[in-house]
Amino acid sequence: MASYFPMLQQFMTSAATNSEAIVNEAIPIVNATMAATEGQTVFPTDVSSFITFLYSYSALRDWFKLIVIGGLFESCRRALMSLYYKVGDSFFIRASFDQSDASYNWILVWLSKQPSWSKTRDMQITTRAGGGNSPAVILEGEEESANQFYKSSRKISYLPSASLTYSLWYKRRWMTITRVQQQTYMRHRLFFPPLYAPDPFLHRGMYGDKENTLYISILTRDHNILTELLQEARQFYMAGQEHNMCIYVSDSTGSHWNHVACRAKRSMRSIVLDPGVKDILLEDARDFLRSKSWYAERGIPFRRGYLLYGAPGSGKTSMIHCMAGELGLDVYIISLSRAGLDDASLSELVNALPERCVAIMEDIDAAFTHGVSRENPSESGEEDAEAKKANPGGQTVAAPTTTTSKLSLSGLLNALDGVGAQEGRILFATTNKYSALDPALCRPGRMDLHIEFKNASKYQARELFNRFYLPTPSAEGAEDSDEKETVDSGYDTDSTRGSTPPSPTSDEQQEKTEKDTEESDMAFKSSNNFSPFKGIRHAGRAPDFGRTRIAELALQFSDVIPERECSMASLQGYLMAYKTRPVEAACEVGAWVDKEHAARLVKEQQEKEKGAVAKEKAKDAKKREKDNKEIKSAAATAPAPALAPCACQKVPTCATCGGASVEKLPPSSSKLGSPVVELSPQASVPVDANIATPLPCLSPVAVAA
Ligand SMILES: Nc1ncnc2c1ncn2[C@@H]1O[C@H](COP(=O)(O)OP(=O)(O)OP(=O)(O)O)[C@@H](O)[C@H]1O
Repeated sequence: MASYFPMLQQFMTSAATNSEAIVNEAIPIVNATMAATEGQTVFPTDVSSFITFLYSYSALRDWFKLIVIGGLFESCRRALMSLYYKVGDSFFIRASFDQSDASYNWILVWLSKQPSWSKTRDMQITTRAGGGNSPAVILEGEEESANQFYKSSRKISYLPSASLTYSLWYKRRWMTITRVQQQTYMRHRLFFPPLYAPDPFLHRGMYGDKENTLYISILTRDHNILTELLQEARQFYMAGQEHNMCIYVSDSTGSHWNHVACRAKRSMRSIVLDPGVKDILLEDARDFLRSKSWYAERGIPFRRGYLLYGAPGSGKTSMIHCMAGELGLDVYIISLSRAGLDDASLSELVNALPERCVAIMEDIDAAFTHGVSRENPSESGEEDAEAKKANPGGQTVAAPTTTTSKLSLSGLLNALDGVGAQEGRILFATTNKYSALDPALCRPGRMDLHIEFKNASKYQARELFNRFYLPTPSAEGAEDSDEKETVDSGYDTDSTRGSTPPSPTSDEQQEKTEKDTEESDMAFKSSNNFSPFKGIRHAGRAPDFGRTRIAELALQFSDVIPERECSMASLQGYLMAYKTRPVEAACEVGAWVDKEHAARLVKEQQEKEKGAVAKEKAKDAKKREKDNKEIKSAAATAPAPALAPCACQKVPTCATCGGASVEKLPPSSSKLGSPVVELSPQASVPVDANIATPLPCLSPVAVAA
């Protein structure tokens, strides 16, 4: 403040010289309050004189009045507005719904059911419903039309326009809905670690995402109205989701869950396991969900973990999805191999799980072989070779190789059962390498139930066939008489859709199928972008067999399948190649099994050879390492190298270095305890003239004299 005074003083001085009137007016006042020197305007030194000095300017006086009066008016306006809002607010109930919360979707679905919504004239159209970050109100009939036609799989849906306020009536109360879209500002985890940034919106990614929030205001003072609205919205939503389950994955920052899709629930019947396995899993999970108070009474954390391990393609993932559907829970997929996932973000992810859900960690062993270790991630790479542990079954743990993940095993264990771990969650972990898992991860409390999934048994093969070629009721009665086949493939083509198909005999049907296949092959090849491909085309039609016929074929099929040799996925793949030809599927499976067997033998042989080569290499490396170690330790403990004496005890000039001396060493200086001679090339020894040819240097070995 003090620094402004000289400037003001200067300004005043110049003002005084420029305007005599002002000076004349000012001087008496200034004279009255301060000491003035002649010919020089003196600036007021105290506040009251300064104000008086300013007030002496008429323009300043007017400005001052304006400021005071304007300020007074603005303050009154603000006070009145705030009073108005306060009074208005007291008649309203307001609620907000963040997009990241499930209730946001409830309100959107509820909104779609309101008659007034269908009359709205300002809306945003989106085709991202059910996926991405933008759930929207799917139009009536869109669901069905998207299922019926192949051409467009994107459903059109409406969203309330951003920043527009919609008004409608709910239970004779006037209410408004506004959707506000905001750009979340970048706050990087590096600068604002979660500890210091409790607000979930603070670390959403480098550049920030668009966040939607719905604001609802209801003209009522009755809170029950809002509760009723929420319950109704949830009911609408649940009713729509009865046959679906939602899938969530972590977002790019790895600390929040994003809704990615809603999938139709898969029927438990479609999974074929050995008798009893499905029941064990399902009953256990149901029992767990019913036992919250039981856990609370005993102080046991209300969590359950299942470890599904075994052969690839044996149905582990499918089983988890079926169970989630059966239990009516949403699925949260935790990808441990996702780049950048570290202990802190995994912990945040697990803490952000809802109370009842199914969390999946697929291929949990992959996380280990890619570097999850108990050690600090930065150090573990160096200790890979030594990092071998034994599991309860006595098997050796695969040592972590490289450290690409920032996740440590202790971080994973803490996330699973740390203080913040969500209550009521069911965790499923899958692995193909059970023995590679750390015992700490598999212990009860983390993985309570371990279930092995094996390759297909004959029973599974038969059941798979039965489920693959579903019998048609119309053929049930007819099959006993003449086994007529009607058309039903489940994959009907465009040309036949909507028309009632004829019922040709088996031969006719076969011919037709082949013809169809040929025609579609030709059409496909004649198209410009034809390229040879591997795979199974969806075309053709299946004969309509009754239950008995299918069962016969299934038996024939399963008889040929060797016990526990083929995976269920490979059997399903085989049947897909014969999806419209069950008879051929049953007849030709023998050839397929032989082929698979031969391929497996070749693969095993190759793997064996690869393994043998790797083993040989490892053995060589080990031997080399051992030799090096021995040489090093011998060099460390051995005395100075001794040389074998020359037979004549006269060492001539070396042929290579040109000079040498022979010293008799005392016996104690020899490692072998024997007298040795040592060559010291630096010392010069007179050359014996009698020796005509110089000898080469002696080799540095200690020898017995
Ligand atoms: N027991 C089974 N019953 C019915 N279908 C099965 C079964 N096992 C596998 N399949 C089919 O095989 C395919 C692959 O199955 P899935 O992904 O569940 O196997 P997985 O054990 O999880 O394999 P991976 O270990 O390689 O992840 C799915 O399409 C599924 O329908």
